[in-house]
Amino acid sequence: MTTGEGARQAAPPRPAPSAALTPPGHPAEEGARRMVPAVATSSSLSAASVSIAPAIVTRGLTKRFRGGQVAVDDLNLVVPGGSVFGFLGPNGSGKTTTIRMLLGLVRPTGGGCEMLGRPVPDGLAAVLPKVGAVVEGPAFYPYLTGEANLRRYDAADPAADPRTVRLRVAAALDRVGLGAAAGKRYRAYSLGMRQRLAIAAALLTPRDLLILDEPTNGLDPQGTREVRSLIKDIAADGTTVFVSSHLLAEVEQMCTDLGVMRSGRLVAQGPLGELLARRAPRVRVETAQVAQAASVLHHLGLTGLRTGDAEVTADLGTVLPERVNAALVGDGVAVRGLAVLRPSLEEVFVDLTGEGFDVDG
Ligand SMILES: Nc1ncnc2c1ncn2[C@@H]1O[C@H](COP(=O)(O)OP(=O)(O)OP(=O)(O)O)[C@@H](O)[C@H]1O
Repeated sequence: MTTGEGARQAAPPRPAPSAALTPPGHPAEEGARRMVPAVATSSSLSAASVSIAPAIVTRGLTKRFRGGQVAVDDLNLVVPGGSVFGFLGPNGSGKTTTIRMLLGLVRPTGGGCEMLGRPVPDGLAAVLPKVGAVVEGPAFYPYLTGEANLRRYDAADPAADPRTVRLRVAAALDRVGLGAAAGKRYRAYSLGMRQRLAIAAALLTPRDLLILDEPTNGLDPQGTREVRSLIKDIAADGTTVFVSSHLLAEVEQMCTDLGVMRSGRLVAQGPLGELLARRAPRVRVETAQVAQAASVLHHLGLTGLRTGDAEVTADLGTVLPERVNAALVGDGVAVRGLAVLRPSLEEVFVDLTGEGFDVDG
């Protein structure tokens, strides 16, 4: 991931917390800076109010890097409050750059954005206390325990009350399911546990919005499941979660809403169900009488017919599956099986972009 210019631009638009975030002398100081710290005590917005207004809005948001590379091109994004919003796109499609602009780490070259109703970057000081973010990998001291690492993060937050640190750290660890591993050294944590600790650091104070950049990148299936289930739990508590990913199947499993990026441009956005409904389902008929079945489907007006050894598939369109079944039986076709095949997000993505998707990363 290219971050050179972002790092150079991190200081000016951000208020103090970015610099105060990383404990002095941290071995991975630069990585740690990318995690937005806990900055203030508590949120003033209730979950109910967040669920009404959009959590993020961008208007014509554009980033052209020096050298002419347009990483984000005229982006108009609306992230509904209360959603788990999947920001989906292949590597290099502009997801991280968008997130960095939202967090004030990179200055847009065009357009603008709002988080929780405040303009960014001008209103960042007011809004950052309500926003937790994990951008790029977690960076912690390997020889310290999970708990001690979180205490260090908390100590770097000038607005955090040191008298309540124990409670807040314990609550954050419990929240991510690391209560029992609080006393374990970070280096003994699995990758999934490390990522959950990073999320705990972002949740040291209550948040209305949590931004996660590729949170399951590099995790094994178990770690991926853990993080996915944690994200769902956090959303169920009323926090809007904005999560970037290049993994279609993952987004499909955990997100309520979706924005699809391709080469810096947004090619589609909306509720997941609506995006999936853009593509008509197909029907699969299992039978030994393939030619006869295909003819029946053709006469019903079904298109996109494909025949196999002992099956026929076709676009169902608006025809009801029970009508297909009745027509087949009426024509004397012995039907072994009939199934409606729902489109996958991958198929929808290919329809939208005309290109394949790097499903496995
Ligand atoms: N600081 C920079 N200077 C120049 N080009 C950059 C910079 N940062 C990102 N880019 C380019 O902008 C494009 C979008 O990158 P970005 O990191 O936002 O994509 P992404 O979707 O997050 O993918 P990845 O997960 O691989 O980072 C890429 O072509 C990348 O090379």
